Formats: sequence, C-alpha cells, structure tokens
Amino acid sequence: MIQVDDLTKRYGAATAVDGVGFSAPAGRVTGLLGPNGAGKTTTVKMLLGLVRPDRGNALVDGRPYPSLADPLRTVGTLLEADSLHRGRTARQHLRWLAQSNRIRPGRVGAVLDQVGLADQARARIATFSLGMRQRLGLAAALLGEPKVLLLDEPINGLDAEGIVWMRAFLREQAARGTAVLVSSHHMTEVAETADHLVVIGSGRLLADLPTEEVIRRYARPSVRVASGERDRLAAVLGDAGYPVHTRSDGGLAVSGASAAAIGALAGEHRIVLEGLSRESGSLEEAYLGLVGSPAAEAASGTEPSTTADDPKGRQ
Ligand SMILES: Nc1ncnc2c1ncn2[C@@H]1O[C@H](COP(=O)(O)OP(=O)(O)OP(=O)(O)O)[C@@H](O)[C@H]1O
Repeated sequence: MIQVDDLTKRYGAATAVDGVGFSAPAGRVTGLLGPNGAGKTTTVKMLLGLVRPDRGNALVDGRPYPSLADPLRTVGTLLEADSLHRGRTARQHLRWLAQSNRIRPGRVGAVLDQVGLADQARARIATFSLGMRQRLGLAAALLGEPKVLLLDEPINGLDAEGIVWMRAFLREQAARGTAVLVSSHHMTEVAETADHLVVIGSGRLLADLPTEEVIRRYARPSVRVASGERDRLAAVLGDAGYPVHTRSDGGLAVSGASAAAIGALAGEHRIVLEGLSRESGSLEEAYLGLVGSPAAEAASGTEPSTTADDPKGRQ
C-alpha cells in the first residue's frame, strides 16, 4: 500500500507539490493523473526517496522508501528515465539485478515469461523497441515479487498493441493483490486501466475518486444534433442560452439542453433536423472539466469535489 499525506515540496518560490494526500491500496490500480508540470514526477520521486519533502509523508508499506530493508522486494518501480546497459542482453540485465539484490536467479526466467520476453531473453537491449524496453523494465520491477508497483508514465510512447498489453498486465497485477500506482498525463489511457483516479493540477489535489465517479461528475452530457441549416440552428440555440460546439463530423454538440427542448426550438424556427441523439460526456471532457477547475474550489470539500472515501473531506 502507498500512503501519501500532506506532501509538500517547494523549489524556491514555486510549490511543485502542495499538501497532497492519497492512498493506493492493495488490489487496486490507482491512476495519478495530471497535466505536464502538475507535480506527478515530484510526488513519485518523493515516494522513492529521490526528493526530500518539505512537509508531509510519502510511505510505501508504512515506511519511507529510504528506510525499507529490502526495497526491491517491497516495491517495483518503472521510471521514465530508467537507464539500461544497451550492450547487455535482457537476461544478463536481470541476472545482474537479481544478483546485486540477493534475489534467486530462478526469478529471471519467471519474470521474462511474465512480461512475454522469454523469446528475446538473449537479444541485446540495443535492439529492443520502446515497448520491449518497457516490458524489460517491468520484468525488473517484478524480480523481487513486490506487493507494490509504482510506474511513472508506463503507457507513454507505446503502440496500440503495447497499450492493450500494458493495461491487461496492470489489471492482472492488481487482481493478484498488488497495489499498483500508475502516473500519466493522459486521461483516456489511464482511465481505461485504473479503478480509481487521483488527479492533481498545479501541485494540488483536485480529485480522489473512483474512475466512474470522475466521469459521472465532470463529463457533461450533451446532445448531438445534425441539420442542413446548421449555422441557423446554432444561432437559435445560442440565443436560447445553450453552449453549442461544432463537432468534427459537422454536427453540433449542445450542452445543458434536453433533446426534446432542442426539437421544440428547431420546430418553432422551422428548422428541419436530420439527427438528434443524447451523448454521455467523454473522458477528455471530464479531465478538462477537472484540471480546468480552480484548486481552491476543489479544496473546499464541496460538490463537485468532495471525495467519496475521505472522511476528512480533504482534497
Ligand atoms: N528540480 C526542480 N527544480 C525546480 N523546479 C522543479 C524541479 N522539478 C520540478 N520542478 C517544477 O515543479 C513543477 C512540477 O513538476 P513535475 O515534474 O513534478 O510535474 P509532472 O506532473 O511530473 O509533469 P511532467 O509530466 O511534465 O513530468 C513544475 O512546475 C516543474 O517545473
């Protein structure tokens, strides 16, 4: 389990992480989500003892990372900047890691199998694609059979097949009881995998909620409407006070109005409709709704930002 409490880090006058608190329990994929510069990497670095917090705690299995007796057996990590010795083979790399951490060599074959790299075990890392390097990084993270996985942007740069594989892999780890914390700046990718989202923006916690709840609260449903008189219809809807956007397919997306109200307005103005359908809000909308909302509002603990599972109501 990962537990972060009131975590704060300042760089000069700038506060990179500001009073952030959340947990990533066993058996769950928790997504740490935020735009570039939100403070994700600084949070991950504090969890790994690479950056010292100015205030608060970042605990893995109840302890600060630097005081863990056997870090590789407690938490498996994948960092974006992980450096690999490119002249080595995958097996050599893992054997070296196992040896230097007193892990039995039999684990090397097991983790290569687990990440689907058994057939490339003797290939040099220099010949690996990004997806294969990510798998090798995961194999290294799994060597010590840790009950916590902390992965920084594991989906970044992967092709479609790699993304599908990574999602299944993360879900499988959580199903085995591992606490999985995945950082990402991409809502769609992380929301497809994570059960729970911790969203930060400008160093502050914006939401700490089940993924479905984030979508329910922040993605605004809209009505898709198509008409040969699109511009006139847009003007009529705009005059009636409904926000209208032109969609990439040429139709209109109307927020805050029911399909019946749009139909009635169109009828009143004798505009023929060619299509009218209700659409649930998208993940990206939910994300923009969230990171666009002021942190101060979120910190107030009032709807729409109260956490479902934080008895203190703190964000
Ligand atoms: N060593 C540092 N010195 C000064 N400022 C820093 C340092 N590290 C991070 N920052 C600043 O802290 C803020 C948070 O950065 P951080 O890298 O944690 O964000 P992030 O959410 O991980 O973004 P990204 O996805 O771009 O890595 C940014 O404004 C960044 O410029």
